[in-house]
Amino acid sequence: MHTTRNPAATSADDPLVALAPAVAPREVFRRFWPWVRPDRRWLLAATLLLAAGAGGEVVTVWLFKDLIDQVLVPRHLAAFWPLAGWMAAVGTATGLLTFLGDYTATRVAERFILRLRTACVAHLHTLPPDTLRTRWHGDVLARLTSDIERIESFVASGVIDVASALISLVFFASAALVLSWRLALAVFVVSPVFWFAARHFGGRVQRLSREARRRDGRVTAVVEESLANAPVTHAYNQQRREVGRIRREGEALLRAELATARVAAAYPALLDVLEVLGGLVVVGLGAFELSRGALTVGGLLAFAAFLAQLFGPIQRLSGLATVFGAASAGAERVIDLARLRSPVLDRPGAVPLRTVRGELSCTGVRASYATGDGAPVLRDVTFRVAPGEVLAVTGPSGAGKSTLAKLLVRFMDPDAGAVRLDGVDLRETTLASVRQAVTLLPQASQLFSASIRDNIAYGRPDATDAEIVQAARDADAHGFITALPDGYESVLGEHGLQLSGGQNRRITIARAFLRATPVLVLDEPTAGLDRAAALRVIAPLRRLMAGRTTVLITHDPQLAALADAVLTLGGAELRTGAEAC
Ligand SMILES: Nc1ncnc2c1ncn2[C@@H]1O[C@H](COP(=O)(O)OP(=O)(O)OP(=O)(O)O)[C@@H](O)[C@H]1O
Repeated sequence: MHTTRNPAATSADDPLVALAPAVAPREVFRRFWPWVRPDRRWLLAATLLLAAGAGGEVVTVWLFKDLIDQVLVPRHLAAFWPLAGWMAAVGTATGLLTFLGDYTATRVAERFILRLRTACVAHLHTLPPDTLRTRWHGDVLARLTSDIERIESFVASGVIDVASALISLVFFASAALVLSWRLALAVFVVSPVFWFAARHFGGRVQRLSREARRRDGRVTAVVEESLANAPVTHAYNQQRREVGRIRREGEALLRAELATARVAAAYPALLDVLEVLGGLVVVGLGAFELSRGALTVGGLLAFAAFLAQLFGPIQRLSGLATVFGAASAGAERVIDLARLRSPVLDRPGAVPLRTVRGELSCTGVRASYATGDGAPVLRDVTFRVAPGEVLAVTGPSGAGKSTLAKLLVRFMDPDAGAVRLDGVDLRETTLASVRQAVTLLPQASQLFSASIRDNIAYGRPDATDAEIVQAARDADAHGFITALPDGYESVLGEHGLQLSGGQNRRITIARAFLRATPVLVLDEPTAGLDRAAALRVIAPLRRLMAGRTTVLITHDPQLAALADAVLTLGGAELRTGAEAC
């Protein structure tokens, strides 16, 4: 079921896409370094290759100096050829080293993103499905995409950039010192200006980026929700309002991004100005050195070239301060996701359920939601279903029927009382074994963009074709599946392939048949179907329930009539049937 939120709730203060708590850059690095560690050798290789490339550039400039002093100034053409040969060879090697360095750095970066994103998704799948309902899915997606990419620019590419820029700095600065130590010292004296500027700009970018990251999450969230709710939007003629909503969120993001860009882009611009001023100082001082004979023309030009090269790593290093700022804002949001802990976990020493007969019971069960008002949704629910019997659960909307279903598959635990399978408290056994024994058929027919075959085999990917076809026959789905041009290989959603609500439901019933678990929890299996479609699923459901302990949540009197007992939730609980007590 997709929840539709009140559009008015998308105000700037919406807590669903709140600012994540601030995390210090060092902490961000400490947290995410483990995802780089498997590639640390490649990271070192990338750094060394890039540094070697920088070394190649130093040699090229030095050869350029010799070209001026030995060929151009004395007009001595014979000296050109050996120098040209060296320059071509060094230039090619430098190009190759830089290419390999860049490629290796990208490989490290992409593998980091892959690892971290996979780990984050794995973590999200340790959380019960309800946990993420308190967050906008779009915002979670933004954290898994753009925020992770920003972390990457911090802990993987950032490390390579810092290391290779530092090595390049040493190379270019040493070369400048060798050429003219007086000139070099004059330049170095002004370099702390860059560091102060970098610190100042980096801090401001971090603050602004935090807001931009939050806004980015909101835009993704609103777009995701808007597309998911398109049928309502179109049916109620609210397209313009949706476009307006996305536009408003987009404009807020635009303002936040521009505010960040104003600061982040002002820094390189300032560096450019400093570079020009520095260049003028060098030419002025250089002319003086030249007139004293302490420097050749080639030396002066090479010095200027080294200085220009020096600005590259300095710019990269100080630009990193702004990258770090943006990255740590993204990292905060990913750490925030990682902090979510499942309230339903295997206890230490939990023993898996062995062969399950299917005796299901609830004793004095009370349940509530931490995110709600804290009032119990279920109070003192008690029943027992004997193996192979069917308990129908009815009650008004909001009575807690789906909550009971969640307790039976352990998507949540009761606050008091116990849910037992074959007399074993579900909290004492493993989650995997509970789900191995109990099949939940949720209210909405959730299908994947995969072939019908794979959808049926979702709970048992090792099933044979014969088993899949048998499950589809049992679910009365074989007929319509084979009538499709690609039969079982038809991919849902591809070429617009859409099944009817009833057909979808029969595919999910086939999926449940294939799992063949001793216990079934069916949450309103005919909900949302018209009378004719509902009637078509009753026969397959009867076959599915035969011999299996079943909790059948339903409003449908025809389905409820199939039950051995009925439990009514909500208000004064009416209990009938021998087993419900
Ligand atoms: N994830 C949740 N967080 C907080 N409250 C919840 C959550 N899920 C359900 N509730 C609340 O618990 C109560 C029972 O909900 P539940 O979905 O179990 O009812 P239901 O009987 O299945 O209703 P329906 O017949 O309409 O599906 C409702 O008041 C609902 O608002």
